[in-house]
Amino acid sequence: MTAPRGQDDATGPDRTDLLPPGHRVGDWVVTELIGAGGWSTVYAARPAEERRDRPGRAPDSDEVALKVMPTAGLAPRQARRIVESARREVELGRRAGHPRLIGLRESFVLSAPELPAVDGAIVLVMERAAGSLRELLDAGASGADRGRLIAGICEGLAHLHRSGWVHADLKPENVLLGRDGSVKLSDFGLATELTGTHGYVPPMGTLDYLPPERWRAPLGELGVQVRPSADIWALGVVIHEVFAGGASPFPGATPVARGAAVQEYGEGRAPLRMDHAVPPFWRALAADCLAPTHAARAPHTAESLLARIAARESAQGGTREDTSESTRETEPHDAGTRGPGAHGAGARPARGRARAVVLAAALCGAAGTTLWADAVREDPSGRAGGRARTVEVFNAERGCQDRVDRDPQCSLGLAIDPLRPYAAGNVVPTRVWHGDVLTADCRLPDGQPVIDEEDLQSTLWFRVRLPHGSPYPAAWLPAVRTKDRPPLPGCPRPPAVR
Ligand SMILES: Nc1ncnc2c1ncn2[C@@H]1O[C@H](COP(=O)(O)OP(=O)(O)OP(=O)(O)O)[C@@H](O)[C@H]1O
Repeated sequence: MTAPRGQDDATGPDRTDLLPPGHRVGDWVVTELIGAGGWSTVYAARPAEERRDRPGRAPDSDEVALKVMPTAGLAPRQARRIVESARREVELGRRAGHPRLIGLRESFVLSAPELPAVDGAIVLVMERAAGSLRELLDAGASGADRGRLIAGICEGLAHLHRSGWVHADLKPENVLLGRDGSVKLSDFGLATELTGTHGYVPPMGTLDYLPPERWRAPLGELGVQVRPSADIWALGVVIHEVFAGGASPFPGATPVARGAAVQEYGEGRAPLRMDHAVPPFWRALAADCLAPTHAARAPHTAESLLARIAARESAQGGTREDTSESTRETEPHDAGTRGPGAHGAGARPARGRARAVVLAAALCGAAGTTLWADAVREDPSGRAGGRARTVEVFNAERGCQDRVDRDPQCSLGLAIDPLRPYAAGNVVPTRVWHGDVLTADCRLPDGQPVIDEEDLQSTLWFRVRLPHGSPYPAAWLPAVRTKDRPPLPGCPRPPAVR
């Protein structure tokens, strides 16, 4: 959750020493402080011994992030705001889990009478990320596969929008990065479910990422109206920042000054100026995201942007991002751009540098586990013609559709051989869950018939890529396990496996 509208980004009171390492919080033990936002402090934690040993539990020896949102000592209105923010996070985590969204494991109210400052705080237990896009940008992000990062953000937004939600606070701080470099959108404290074409959010948001219409939006009883196009605007700012050393496309020394520049542009009194460092393809994409009105932005959905990125990757035959193009071309909408690499008034000071350098290194060689780009680049057969697509896993068991905890009971298997019965001896060790997005590179129409729990039968299979390090480079998803039917080339018939 972020600063009240009309103020600079809030940093909040210093709460960094609230929970020392070793402190027990529910079933978790704090290991270190990760960072603090306006209303919350985030700690790394590991499961307490007895949680690890609990019979029948999924193994969760891995670290989690605890987002602690204290309510003690706040005015009733502020406390209500925290509770509302936590409610939005939990609701979204419960209903719209996805590999491109940070996973929420549980939430509880902390009872800590010995620590009055956090007694009664709301705690969200989340999947722990390795760092954030903000840290990566602060470290320079050179060498990171920036196109893949942006595709990951688009995937997360496309899923949110498809599910009827608006994030409403997209910014590099809220784009987290897994250890494998995968993108995970986070911080759903302002996320809102659409009712019709709009959702409603409290009059808050991070000034640098608010579209022109938000500066004039009336505050109604339910809050301020937002639409998915607000996330697309924020995405445009983020794309610019990713390629322009963290600089905003809007000039100004403070968020308020940059907000004034956004309004000038929105009213047609100033052109859009982009840094020369932004390569032409990404410049065009960012310009569409930054169309000045909702109406002009609306055609540029996250889905359509993702398709443009995929088409470009295909056309390039899966070559790595060519950052050298960044200084070559000038586009009509960038007359008056800043010089190459100039960070301009919109640049931010570097912070969190050491952690970010590690992250950048991880990203350079990283293999995101489910991004489409990997398959385009790595199709071993070369037969996909670079036309990899994603398929979202569908589990017909309703009890599994709302779960985000990756319970083994709700996992689904991928076949080794689509021509053999889909049974225990014919599945790879990698499991998948409802909502996972897999990269598919071809389809086999006449494999082994599979019938799902709702008696749907199909002989169609998709060949999907598996993460690096998996014993099998690819496996097979039966079509009854996805609702997607991407236009893919036919697979060569796999050789019989004995
Ligand atoms: N699940 C997570 N794993 C690792 N780091 C996280 C996680 N969630 C948040 N963080 C980091 O913790 C810090 C604080 O996050 P928090 O969401 O409280 O505030 P913020 O997003 O920085 O600010 P705001 O108050 O504007 O939302 C940030 O640096 C963020 O990148």
